[in-house]
Amino acid sequence: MTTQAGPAAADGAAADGATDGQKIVPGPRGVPLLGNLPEFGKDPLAFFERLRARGDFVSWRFGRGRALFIAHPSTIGELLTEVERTFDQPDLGIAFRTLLGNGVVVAKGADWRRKRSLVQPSVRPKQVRSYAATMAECAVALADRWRDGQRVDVKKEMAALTQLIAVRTIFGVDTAADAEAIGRAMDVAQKEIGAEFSGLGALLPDWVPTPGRARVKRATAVIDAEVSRVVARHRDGDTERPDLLSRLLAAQDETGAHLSDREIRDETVTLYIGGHETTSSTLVWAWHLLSRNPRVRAALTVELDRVLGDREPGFDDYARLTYTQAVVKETLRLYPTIWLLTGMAKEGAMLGGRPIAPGTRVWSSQWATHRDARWFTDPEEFRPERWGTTDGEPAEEIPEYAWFPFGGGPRVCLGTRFAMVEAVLVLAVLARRFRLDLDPGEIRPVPSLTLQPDREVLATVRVRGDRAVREEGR
Ligand code: HEM
Repeated sequence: MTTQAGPAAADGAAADGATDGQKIVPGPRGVPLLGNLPEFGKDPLAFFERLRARGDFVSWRFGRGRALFIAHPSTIGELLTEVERTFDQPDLGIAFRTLLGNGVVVAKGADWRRKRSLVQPSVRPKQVRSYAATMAECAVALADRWRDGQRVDVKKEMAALTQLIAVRTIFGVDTAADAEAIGRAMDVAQKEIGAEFSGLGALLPDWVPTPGRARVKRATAVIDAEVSRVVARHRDGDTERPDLLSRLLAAQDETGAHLSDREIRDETVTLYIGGHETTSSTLVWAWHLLSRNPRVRAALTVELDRVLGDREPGFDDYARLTYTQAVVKETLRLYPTIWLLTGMAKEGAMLGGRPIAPGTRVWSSQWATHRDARWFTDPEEFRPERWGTTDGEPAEEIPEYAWFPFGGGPRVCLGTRFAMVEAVLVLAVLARRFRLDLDPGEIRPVPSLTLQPDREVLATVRVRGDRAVREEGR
C-alpha cells in the first residue's frame, strides 16, 4: 500500500457542493499530521461504516494527504471501470512485489494488458470444468477422513484443503511432498505479507530492511526453486496435462511469443496467492454463518440431498446447486474477503460528474457497501434467498456494484469462476455428509490482506442423518 494520497483533490471538490445528488461531505476531523490514520488503523471496518453513515462521498485524511471515500454503487462502478484509464491501482508494497514479481496483479498499462490476455484463457469456464474434478477429489479425500464427533480447527482444515487444490490445479504436482514444499513456502511468504499489510511495515520506504521482509525474500527463493523444478518437468513432459501451468506454457500473444520462464513463475505464484487465502477464508465464514443459522443450513442440505442424493458432486452440478451458490454469494456479501479497493486519480479522472484532482486516493469498501440497508433488506441477516434461489421467490433488486466481492471493470478478478466453483463444490461435498457445529462465542472479522476471523474457529464434526447410524455400525 502506498501512503501518499497526493494533493488535496477533495479540497477543490468540497467547495462546490453536490453533483448528481452526491454531496461531498467532510469526514471526522482527525489529528494533526496523521489525520484519520489512527482511527482507520484501529478498526478500518468500523471507520468505513462511520464514513458511510456521513454520506456517499466523504473526504478524509490518510496521513497528510486527502482521500475520498465513496459508498454509492454507481460511483464504485465508475471507479472500477476507469481503473487503468483515469485511475491507477495503488502500489501494493515491497513484500508483495518480492513475491509476485511483475505478475498480472502488479503489472500496469500495456504490460498488464498483455499478461491478462495470456492468463485469461487458462481460467475460462471451459478450463475451470477440468479443474473441478480435482477440487471435488480433494474435498472428498478430506470428507473421508472426518469422523462423527471429531474436533476440528476449521481455519486450518479449509486452508489445507484450498492449498492442496491450488497446488494441484495450478502446478499439477501429484506427489504430496511437492505439494507440501510449495505450500509451506507460500504460507511463510503470505503470512509476512499479511503482517506487513496490516502493520506499520506498509508505511516504511522500500529500502528499509525488516525481519519480515527478509523472511519474504527467503520464502520467495524457496518458491522460485520449487516452481522452476516443476516448470522444467512440464517442459520435458510430452503429454498435455490438465493444469493451469500447462495452459500458461502453451499461451501465445498476438506476435506468437510465449511467456518467459520468469513470467510463468510470476503468474503461477500470482494465481496461487490470489486464489488460496481468499477462497479458504470464504469457506470458513460460510461454515460460521451456516452454524449460526440452522434454517439456512437445513435449506442447504435439502438442496444437496435433492440434487446429489448419495453421490459426490461434479462440475455439471454447479449450475444445479443454486442455493449453494447463493450461500457463497451471501457469505461474500457479509464477509467479503477482499474488503477494500482503492484507486489513485490520474489526469482527467471524474467521479459522479465531478473532476477528481490527480493524486487523490479514492477508497471503496465492500464491507461498508455490502451492509448498506439501501441496497439489501435487513443487511445484517444471512439470507441466501435474497439472491432468488427458492422456487418462485423473486430475488431482491440489487443494484450493480452494490455487491462487488470480485471487484469489477477491466481488473475484475480473473479467478471469479474458479473461486465460485471451488467454494460451491467444497461446500457441497462436505455439507452433504456433515454438519459443522462451531463452538459458541463471537467471532470478529479482522481486516488484514483478507478478512480473517480474529481467533481459532473450532467445531465438532457431526455426520448427517442416517449416515450417523451407518457410521456407528462400522
Ligand atoms: C473468494 C475468492 C476470491 C475473491 C474474493 C477475489 C477477489 C478479487 C478482487 C476483489 C480482485 C480485484 C482487485 C483489484 O481490483 O485491485 C481480484 C483480482 C484478481 N484475482 Fe481474485 N478473488 C478470489 C479468488 C481468486 C482465484 C481463485 C484466483 C485464481 C485462480 C484469483 C486470481 C485473481 C487475479 C489474477 C487477479 C488480478 C486481476 C488483474 O489485476 O487483472 N482470484 N480478486
